[in-house]
Amino acid sequence: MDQFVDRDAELDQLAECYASESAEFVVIYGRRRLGKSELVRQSIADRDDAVYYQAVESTAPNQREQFVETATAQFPSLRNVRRDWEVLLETLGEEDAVVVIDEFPFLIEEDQSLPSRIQRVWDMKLQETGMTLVLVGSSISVMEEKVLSGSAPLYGRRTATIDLKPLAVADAQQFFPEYDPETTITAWSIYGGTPYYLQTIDPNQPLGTNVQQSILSERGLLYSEPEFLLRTELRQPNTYFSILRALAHGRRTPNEIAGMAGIESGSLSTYLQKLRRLRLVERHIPVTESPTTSKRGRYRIGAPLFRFWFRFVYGNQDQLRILGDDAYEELVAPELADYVSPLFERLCQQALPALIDRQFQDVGQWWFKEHELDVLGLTDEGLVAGECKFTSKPVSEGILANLERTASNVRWSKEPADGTTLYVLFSRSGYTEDLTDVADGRDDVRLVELSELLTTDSSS
Ligand SMILES: Nc1ncnc2c1ncn2[C@@H]1O[C@H](COP(=O)(O)OP(=O)(O)OP(=O)(O)O)[C@@H](O)[C@H]1O
Repeated sequence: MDQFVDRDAELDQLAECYASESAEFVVIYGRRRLGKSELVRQSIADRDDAVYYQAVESTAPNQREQFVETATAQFPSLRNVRRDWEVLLETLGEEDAVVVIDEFPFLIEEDQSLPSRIQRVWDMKLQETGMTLVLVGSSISVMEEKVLSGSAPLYGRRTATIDLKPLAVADAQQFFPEYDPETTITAWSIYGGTPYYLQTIDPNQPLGTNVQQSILSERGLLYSEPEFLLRTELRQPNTYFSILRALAHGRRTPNEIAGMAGIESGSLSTYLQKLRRLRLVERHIPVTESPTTSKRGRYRIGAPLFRFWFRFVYGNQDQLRILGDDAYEELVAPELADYVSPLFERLCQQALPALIDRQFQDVGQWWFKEHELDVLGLTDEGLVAGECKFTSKPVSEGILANLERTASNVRWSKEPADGTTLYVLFSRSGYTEDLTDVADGRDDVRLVELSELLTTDSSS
């Protein structure tokens, strides 16, 4: 790997666990391809008291044998002990070792009793040692059911959890440092913050060439990626495919999604719940409402590459084959601005607290009847209303006037009595001179440049 990007907070957290004198039990999980393995490998790179074992799909005896093989290099004492997880871990506990078991779900698949056996040896022996046990897993469903949930044997033993998230756009851009801000935002809207996807980008090639080669071409590394990942997590993925396709084509409410996916609205929520647990779909509500009581939820695909794939690849494979090397230009380029817009809005929402000097309580979208705000920040000093335009024309005064009108419809129960509303505009293609003049004369209007979105510490 050329360069390990970011993850400073997680590396610090792990270093602290390794240094601690008491026993530490760390669970690392998160969607596939986010860099869990790379993170733990980096975290132990300079240590001589650490074992890193990546489980494979094999029989339980083979898995144990491979573990011993890996670990004896550092800890020869393991060679002569019984091939039994309790005994192996107990021996490593006596050495105060750092033990990382990656792809832990593969071990559970072969031996369902493993979590409760680890729990026993942890309670009886390991918790009194200085060891760190790190369990890493990609299958969110298995990690949640077998390791994290209240009914799992290992529940309550954890001393730290790392729920690894995608890289923020400001970090993701290190994979293509030469791209201008507009291309960077477009690239992030397609690949998201997943290192495995980002590293397919050749920074010396135009974005279109990269997308053509890695996603749209039959031989591309990411051509079948979303389908492959869904098939590994879901037994009957077809209905999920239809739902994701509907979401990728802009359906947001349960009725719209069920309508396009051709399924009954009654059964939709079970599917959506599963997709949310897999971190592929997000539910959001008007930011002024309470997440527990609001009934006005809308859904969207959270992982950009999945959104792109379900919009341009899924069901289009024949057309992509016919278009060949022209697929990006013919199929994607004409729709690109429309595709990027909602993700641009999300970047603007995430960047807002760093751009505006106010105490934020929440930021999101807002809608009521026909009124809609791309960005609404709730702050101790009042509302911050924003409009995002990822269009080829500069934003003009009319857009500001619309924004002011729409914002006047917002009702927020906790709005401070002496609060004032700020208006923020985000534009791909700059601002007209008239608008710039107006903004210069008003301290409640802020025009944001694209590059400002890439330097803030927003998280994806
Ligand atoms: N922070 C990072 N900076 C740069 N490259 C990274 C980073 N994290 C991971 N990578 C690269 O991305 C790829 C995927 O990472 P890794 O295999 O660690 O992911 P994972 O979450 O363990 O994936 P899976 O669950 O699918 O096995 C690897 O090639 C790795 O080198």
